[in-house]
Amino acid sequence: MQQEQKQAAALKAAEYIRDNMILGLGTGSTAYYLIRRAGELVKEGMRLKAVATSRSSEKLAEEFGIPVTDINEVPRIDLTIDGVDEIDPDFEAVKGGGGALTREKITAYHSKQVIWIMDHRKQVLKLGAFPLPVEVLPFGWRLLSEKIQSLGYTPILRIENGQAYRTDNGNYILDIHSPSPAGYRKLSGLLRSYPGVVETGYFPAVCSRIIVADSAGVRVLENKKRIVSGDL
Ligand SMILES: O=C(CO)[C@H](O)[C@H](O)COP(=O)(O)O
Repeated sequence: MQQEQKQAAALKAAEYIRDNMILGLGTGSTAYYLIRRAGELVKEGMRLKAVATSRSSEKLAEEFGIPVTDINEVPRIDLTIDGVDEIDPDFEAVKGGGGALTREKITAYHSKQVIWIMDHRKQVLKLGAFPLPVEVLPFGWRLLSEKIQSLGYTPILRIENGQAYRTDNGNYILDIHSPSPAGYRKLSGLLRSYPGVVETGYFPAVCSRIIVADSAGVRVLENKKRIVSGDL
């Protein structure tokens, strides 16, 4: 059911893809369906170029026949479609469950339009249940973690296959439990001021719209403040 909803949201988002677009490809299980659909569009004759937010999405895109370009080689990104881990009614989100938060944030920042796709379980009234992922340099990560702990949070080094998880940038992830009473926006700002913090998974409302699927179907919610009219 959850997978069907993820797929439904992704297929709806694919309707916003146009010929000649430079597409930002998100990361994760919901983005998977989008990448697969974009591959079908290429096979049907649509001319697309993609930049990927992770090596895994790049590999998928290549498998599905989408031409992938280095982000430093593109003049612009027209539309990025990506998943989220949690999103509140103001379109503020937590991302990075898949570890791609820094590339996802850079790609979203430079995109003319951003669509976030999800099943309805990702919608929350207040961010905080999903731990905040923070990408940190391996150098000095332990002292940094202790510093964060001294503020009353519980940073956990992400482990994969018994070893510290490495992002595509070669860094570690600290997943920060115990949400800030002041909220993730403030916590993220503080963390980003610490040496060694590369980026946090708190995303301000950079999306143009979100597409949410539940058992009743698919809803498109527009973020009026972000939308640039006439772009799509
Ligand atoms: O931020 C992400 C990866 O870094 C993903 O977009 C997020 O984790 C959602 O993943 P999924 O679609 O598998 O639930």
